[in-house]
Amino acid sequence: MKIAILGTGNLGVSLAKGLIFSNAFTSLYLTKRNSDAIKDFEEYSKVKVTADNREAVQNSDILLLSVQPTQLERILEEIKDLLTDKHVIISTVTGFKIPRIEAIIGEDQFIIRAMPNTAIAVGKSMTCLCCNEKGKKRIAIAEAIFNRLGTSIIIPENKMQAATVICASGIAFWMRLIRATSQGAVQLGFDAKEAQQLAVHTCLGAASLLIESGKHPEEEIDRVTTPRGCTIEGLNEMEHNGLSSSLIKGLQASFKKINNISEK
Ligand SMILES: NC(=O)C1=CN([C@@H]2O[C@H](COP(=O)(O)OP(=O)(O)OC[C@H]3O[C@@H](n4cnc5c(N)ncnc54)[C@H](O)[C@@H]3O)[C@@H](O)[C@H]2O)C=CC1
Ligand SMILES: O=C(O)[C@@H]1CCC=N1
Repeated sequence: MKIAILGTGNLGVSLAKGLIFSNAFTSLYLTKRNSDAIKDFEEYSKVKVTADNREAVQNSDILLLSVQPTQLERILEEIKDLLTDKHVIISTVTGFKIPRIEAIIGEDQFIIRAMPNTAIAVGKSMTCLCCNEKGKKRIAIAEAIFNRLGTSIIIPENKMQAATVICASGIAFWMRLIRATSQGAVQLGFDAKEAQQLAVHTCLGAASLLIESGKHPEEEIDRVTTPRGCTIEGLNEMEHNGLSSSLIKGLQASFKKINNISEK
């Protein structure tokens, strides 16, 4: 696969790392206006760094667009005359809906929207995908790319905003929960390094149990909570202080914000 990432910022760099470490391309173009900032990627074979989006498009088949929402229209205008039937356009841009993309480059293009997260750098992204009518013929390519870099599901476009909150912003939310656990562990006597090790591996274990078994979290909680024991004591104290409620309210606030942003 000849892949280009147009707009190699925070997410684009994560995407590039994931693609490089999974050896998932025959050539990889990375573009950025200040391309010197990502020049180090040229140490990897088959990777070309440039500020020239048109050069990247002409030499690639899969175009991953990863710019800010306000920058997408300009970049689409810049490349639209170069688009041919070989190109698959995959946009990670938040809130920029398919009809708006079609209005710029035309309906007769393979257009896919992807909502990955920064864990794509380590091959563990949860990525949600949707596409336009024509894109249905190429969605399997997007699935192949993102399944190699984690897990993907196809969803209707009207759920992309919610997917952004849960999966993309979700990385930040889970980081805070892990940090809070580490802070608690330090207070209980572990040094900072040990505390983080305990927190991340317990988090990984909890997620892995559910992934492997497909069980509901409460079933696994039942296995841990000894009657009158310390686990239920801690859980109930957390709930009295609004753990679940605060998380759900945070997700709702984030969803409200994303809808406000994309209406503008
Ligand atoms: N950061 C994240 O975790 C996630 C971000 N997204 C979405 O992906 C998009 C990118 O996000 P970030 O990487 O965080 O933003 P960013 O601002 O870090 O990266 C955008 C990059 O595009 C470059 N750029 C802008 N105009 C350009 C042009 N005309 N030609 C070439 N490069 C150009 C900028 O220099 C910058 O490096 C956004 O729309 C964001 O909402 C989606 C999922 C997760
Ligand atoms: O915080 C944001 O608005 C963007 C969208 C998802 C991740 N970063």
